[in-house]
Amino acid sequence: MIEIMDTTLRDGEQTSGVSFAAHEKLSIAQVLLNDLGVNRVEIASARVSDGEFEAVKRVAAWAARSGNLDKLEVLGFVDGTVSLDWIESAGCRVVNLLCKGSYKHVTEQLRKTPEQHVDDIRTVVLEAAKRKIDVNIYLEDWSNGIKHSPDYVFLVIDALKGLPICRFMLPDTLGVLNPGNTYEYCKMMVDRYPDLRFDFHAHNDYDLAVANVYSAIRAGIKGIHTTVNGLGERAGNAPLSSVLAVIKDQLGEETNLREEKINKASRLVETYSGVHIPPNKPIIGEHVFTQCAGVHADGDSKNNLYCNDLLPERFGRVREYALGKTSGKANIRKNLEALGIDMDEGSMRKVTERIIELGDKKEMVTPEDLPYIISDVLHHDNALEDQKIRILNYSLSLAQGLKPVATLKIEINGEAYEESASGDGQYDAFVRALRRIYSRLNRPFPMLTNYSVSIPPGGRTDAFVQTVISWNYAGVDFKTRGLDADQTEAAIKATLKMLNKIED
Ligand SMILES: CC(=O)SCCNC(=O)CCNC(=O)[C@H](O)C(C)(C)COP(=O)(O)OP(=O)(O)OC[C@H]1O[C@@H](n2cnc3c(N)ncnc32)[C@H](O)[C@@H]1OP(=O)(O)O
Ligand SMILES: CC(C)C(=O)C(=O)O
Repeated sequence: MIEIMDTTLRDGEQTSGVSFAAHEKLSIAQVLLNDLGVNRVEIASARVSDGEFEAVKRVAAWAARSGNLDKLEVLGFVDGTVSLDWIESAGCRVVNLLCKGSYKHVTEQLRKTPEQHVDDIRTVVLEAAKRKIDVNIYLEDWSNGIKHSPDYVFLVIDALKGLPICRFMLPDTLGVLNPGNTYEYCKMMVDRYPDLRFDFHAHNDYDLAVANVYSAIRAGIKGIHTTVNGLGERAGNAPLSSVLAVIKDQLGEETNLREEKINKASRLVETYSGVHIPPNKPIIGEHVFTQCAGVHADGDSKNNLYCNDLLPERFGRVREYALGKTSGKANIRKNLEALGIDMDEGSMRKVTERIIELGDKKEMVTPEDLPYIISDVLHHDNALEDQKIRILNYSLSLAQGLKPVATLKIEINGEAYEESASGDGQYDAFVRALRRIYSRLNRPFPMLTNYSVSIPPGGRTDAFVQTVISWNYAGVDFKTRGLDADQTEAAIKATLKMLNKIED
């Protein structure tokens, strides 16, 4: 069994520009421990700030109520009782003590001898024991230490191993290791100290964090540090999503993790951190379960020839089939199946040709566009006639120094409704007016989760603007797209598609 310690709330917060509010720390800790089944979480560094102290207190109060207190860890410094006081008064019971794992760091940063440093650590460990605070030891810069000053690393561990210490944690602080020497150095530690528990803490400077985790486990390490979405100092830490898949699929080892919950956790951290997940990030990226090539989509219908073990359902995701230049009939068929539309071969060919044409013009086509493309290509407008929601009229005002106002008249199942609202922008005013109509009718309205605008390069102000809006409705995520020379009108077109989609 491999134990996972997630440090999104400590090392993850050392990502440039990231700072979690107290309620955000609390809900991330809850998702990690309750939903995902992470074994332990590191929630802060001691001494950071008053705000951090309040956040740790809040998380600790929840953990005490829910029986999770032993799973909360706080990084502390070798500073006598200062960090211990901070951690204890915040209500926590585990310190991850930041000790120096290389001769260079102890002599140049702390300006101490190894013996002085060991004495200082011993004082903190014994004091923690008196206060019933559990201690894990971080050997900061261990990867350089074991390479350039192994005698120092062994001196520290030999001096400390008899003390009440739960784990020794081996950080590749500067992300300098590769899978070959990670294996070598981790094996050296495990062979020399078979009775000690070691964690490995990777950094991703060479994009090798996950590969190094793989090697560390092969060398016999039983505890791994991760962060959600790979947040962390500089290039980040090993992403929890990839680590969980590699441990299970590539190493055949067990963890306590519930992989179907990873997507929810990743989205939550994406929102709170403001750091977008790259669309091609394994497991959690937006596009990693989308087949683009026609040949791949075709192979999926023939005994899943283009699927590997990373099936989207495992991670709370679904397989999608992109519509664009590289699509074939199979992509269209898969999307039509999902929409419940039946179509003969000839029509299918025409629709495929149109989608390829749009792809050539760099236009993105979403599944929600399909009914519109079909009606356009096949010269009938059933899709438009079938619309249950229509926008009859709208006006948008924009005046310097005044809030934009929208007045809107829409038809829902043949009945007309009108509302006005002001907002922070024209589209905001439009959506507010729309929401008023929906709340008057007690109709639920989706949550807008993302909004992106793109224009073709070339600097023309009359170019078509493509607005893609992401929505969440009844737990389901989907996107709609609008194209217009006017940005607000493009967004309104995308919104109308959403209104009709949720009627289906
Ligand atoms: C690899 C990592 O990710 S380590 C991450 C550790 N976490 C953090 O640094 C974030 C939280 N840190 C902080 O809020 C601040 O740095 C504080 C409160 C700890 C200290 O702040 P300041 O007093 O302003 O000191 P500053 O940050 O400039 O320098 C750090 C001091 O800590 C000392 N220090 C470094 N490592 C340790 C350690 N493990 N234990 C004790 N002291 C240490 C340094 O030698 C330096 O002391 P000096 O000023 O006498 O030379
Ligand atoms: C806290 C420390 C040990 C750390 O994050 C690192 O070294 O990478």
